[in-house]
Amino acid sequence: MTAKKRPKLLSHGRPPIINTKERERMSSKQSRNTIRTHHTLHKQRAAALKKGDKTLVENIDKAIEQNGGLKAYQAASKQGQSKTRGGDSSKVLVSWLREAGVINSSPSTVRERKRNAPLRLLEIGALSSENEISKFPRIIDVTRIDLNSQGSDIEKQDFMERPLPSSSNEAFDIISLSLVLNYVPDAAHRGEMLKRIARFLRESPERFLRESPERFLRESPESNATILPALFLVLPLPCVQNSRYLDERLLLEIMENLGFCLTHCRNTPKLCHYLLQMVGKSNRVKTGKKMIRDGPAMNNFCVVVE
Ligand SMILES: C[S@@+](CC[C@H](N)C(=O)[O-])C[C@H]1O[C@@H](n2cnc3c(N)ncnc32)[C@H](O)[C@@H]1O
Repeated sequence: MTAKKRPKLLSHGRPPIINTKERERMSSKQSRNTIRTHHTLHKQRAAALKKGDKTLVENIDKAIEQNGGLKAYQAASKQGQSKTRGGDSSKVLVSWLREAGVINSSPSTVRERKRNAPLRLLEIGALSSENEISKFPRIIDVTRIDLNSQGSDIEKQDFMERPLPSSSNEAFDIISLSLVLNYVPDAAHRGEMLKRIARFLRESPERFLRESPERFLRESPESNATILPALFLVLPLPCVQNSRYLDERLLLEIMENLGFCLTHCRNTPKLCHYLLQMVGKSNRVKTGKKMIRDGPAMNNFCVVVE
């Protein structure tokens, strides 16, 4: 008799383990459990909140704390970024920016002070300021935010409460949303997050070519920058490959409705990465929750745009 294939879980959105030492395997199992429990409790909390069940919300809050809270979740997520576990997802973004000629220099080995870089990137859900995308301070000025800051260069902020840019100087050329959308427990809130992203992106960086061509060309001489402004979106693979309510076609349709067009995509065994250029405005088409396929081991990940 053949063993039943285990279902893919959303919390499996992590690069594969390279180091096979028993100790590493144990800690990876623990971190997966912490991530999975945190996600499950947050989904239950969102449902209880919707029902207005205050007592249940309080009990779930206690359970979240007992699981170590956001701090333990971030520590577990950070393990997934370590070199022994496959590295950080921003490496994929850097490789695409290289391909497009936006980045053309080697990564900085020393930590440089913030420079007057031509491009601005907002990293939502930042766990570290030492990931790959942070190594090009002459070209990309990275602003990092997270619900719980783990360093002085990461601002503690909920993206959904970040004030809208008041000028294009405050807007961004790239927004990184890596393993954050799946953190949001409510499908309609995920849609709101994607809608809000567009309001933080500034028009084409060609503006820089007009305003300061020498500097832009000096820092990035080959650049055509035609893939910007863009959203770098990373999700656990099961969100699009194993959900009853979402597949890649629907995700890209939602993004198109919001004014984005896919320029790059790459799947690794556990993650899917997308680079989506903002090419226009939202057409205001709504997307509800609709079952598109079914199976016993499928998850219910969904994005609703209202
Ligand atoms: C799984 S971690 C992902 C970290 C990292 N980006 C990566 O790719 O490994 C998700 C992070 O997103 C943060 N986060 C979730 N919703 C957020 C929001 N609305 N605003 C800012 N940060 C958020 C959480 O606090 C958490 O640290």
